[in-house]
Amino acid sequence: MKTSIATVSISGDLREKLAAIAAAGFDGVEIFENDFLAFDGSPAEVGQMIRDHGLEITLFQPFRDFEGMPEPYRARAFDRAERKFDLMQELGTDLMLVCSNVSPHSLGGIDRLADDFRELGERAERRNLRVGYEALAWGAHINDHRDAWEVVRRADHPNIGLILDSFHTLARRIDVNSIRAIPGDRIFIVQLADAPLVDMDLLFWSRHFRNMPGEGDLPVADFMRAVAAAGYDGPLSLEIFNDQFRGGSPKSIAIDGHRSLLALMDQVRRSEPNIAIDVPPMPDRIRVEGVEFVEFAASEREAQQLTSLLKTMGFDETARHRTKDVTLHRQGAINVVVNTEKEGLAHSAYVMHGATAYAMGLRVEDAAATVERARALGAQTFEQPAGPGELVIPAIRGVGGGVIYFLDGKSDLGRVWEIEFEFSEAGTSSDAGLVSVDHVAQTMNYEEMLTWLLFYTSIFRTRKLPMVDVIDPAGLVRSQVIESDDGTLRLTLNGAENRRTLAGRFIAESFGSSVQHLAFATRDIFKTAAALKDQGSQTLAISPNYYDDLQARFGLAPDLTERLRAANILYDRDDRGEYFQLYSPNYGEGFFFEIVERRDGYKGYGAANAPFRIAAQKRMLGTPGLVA
Ligand SMILES: O=C(O)c1ccc(O)c(O)c1
Ligand SMILES: [Mg+2]
Repeated sequence: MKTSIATVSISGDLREKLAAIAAAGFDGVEIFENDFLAFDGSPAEVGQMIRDHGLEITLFQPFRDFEGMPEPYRARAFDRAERKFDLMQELGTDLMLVCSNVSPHSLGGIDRLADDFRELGERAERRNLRVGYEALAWGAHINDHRDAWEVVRRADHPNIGLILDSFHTLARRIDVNSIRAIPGDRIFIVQLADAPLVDMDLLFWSRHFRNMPGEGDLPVADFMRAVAAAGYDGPLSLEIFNDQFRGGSPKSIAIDGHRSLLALMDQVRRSEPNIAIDVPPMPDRIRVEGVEFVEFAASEREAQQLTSLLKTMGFDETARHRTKDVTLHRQGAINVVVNTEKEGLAHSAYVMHGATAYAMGLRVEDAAATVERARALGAQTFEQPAGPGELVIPAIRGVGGGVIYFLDGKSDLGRVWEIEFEFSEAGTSSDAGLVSVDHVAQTMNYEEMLTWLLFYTSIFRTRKLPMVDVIDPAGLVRSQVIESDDGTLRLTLNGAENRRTLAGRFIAESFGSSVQHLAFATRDIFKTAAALKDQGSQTLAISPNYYDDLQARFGLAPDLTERLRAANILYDRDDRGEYFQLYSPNYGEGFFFEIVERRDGYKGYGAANAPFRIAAQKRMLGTPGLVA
């Protein structure tokens, strides 16, 4: 598989774009003409610069408003094409993209267009160049790849072929199976882009909202299956017009792009086993069996505060690490680890962020295979020297430089607690009925959300839910759920657009993205609330107005409303069941715990309650003495 990306997809000047594209592992690059025009080097220098990066130029584009023109426009279009052919030869590329004409002067008629392309093909052939025709979704006469193919077929010239672009086909909901009948060698290049499903003008949607395959909602994998079935095996080239990417980090957007192509083709290979698809071998997406632990890095003072907060939630100190300053606090299947080591990654995470949940451990079937897939998709692996008697736990770097460890039952990894920890004799005394980690919420800048969405969904067998807007009194926070089908892994990514929201403040105060809250599941929220109260635990005080509305909205029995109000429990309901939520006060730089009960298969996350929870947390932050 040959990977390519259009320069337009990445921010920076041409030099920065190329460096990022090469570093991410692409084989080639499409030169988007404006990126070349804005650059002050000659075509030969640009071509050399690209080859010096080990890249080839897969395509020069776009050439606009060519076909179907009446005179005198027609003659001028051919003159223009000759000038661009000169440029392509100086750059060192043999393929040009002609996108379908949008000019009001253009005329339709398949044969007229085919005749123009036949003549262009003859001119290209004299110079050993090729021309591909792409149907823009908003083309004046040609806006469907099936019509573009008919023009190419009738042009009947070996130097004229078809260019497919997933966006134009999928945005118009054209049946992708129509691609299967096109001879693969007549497709000169395939451009790929995804996009979120939003109802807007096609041109505006295409120019501002495209994103990497897997980041949006279009069936790009189905499109690629059809392309593979057609026998096409040339470059797969990302062409992503995206306002956010234009201002983003060239390096991380290029890495995301490369990852998206590998993950896409891995998926296509698995669904088309009879087609030879040249993508590096890797294990299939990994099923996560559960969150085994969450680990905090803290100073001794903060560790004490955290330990007492945990105690009020029913977590005793269950065990101590045999050689390190690390304690384990267990309740049900929840393992909270508190690390106060003065060296290693936990310490650097502490120095960087303050007290922080910098690591989590996931239970998987095969930890080594998990790291293998992550590595194949360009994730950074993590290894820390193991002390005597310690296990080397396979791991990768995640959000904010944190770590994701993998534990399996295949090896000693499944016995990590017994091997590395000394359990105290005293049994747990203060159980509050918490049974498992329901979800882990990571807060990040809005611009990072697609990166981590792609990271999680490409490595793990998870899916994304539609993004929801959460209203903070100081601005919007976007919330993106990523979850496994059976709920064994549930993550919420919260993207902050400014520093005044609770999420934005957290990023600013803790110097970057990290876990902002951890939600534990209980089977009886009222029992848990009572146990917490007995332990002297505070809960987040919710506005009484909220409960009046709740009763009206859901028609709740007055005594249930009263019980919810008395315990500061938030409530939600979907078509299956009910959801109850309870929050701890803030800890450290704005971290908090949540306790939830899902009844009868409730699937959501209580998004409707988020504004009221946030307002309450902001009130609490504004009250000196109440912030832990
Ligand atoms: O938006 C455009 O004009 C445009 C140009 C060239 C392409 O390949 C494309 O997909 C869109
Ligand atoms: Mg295109």
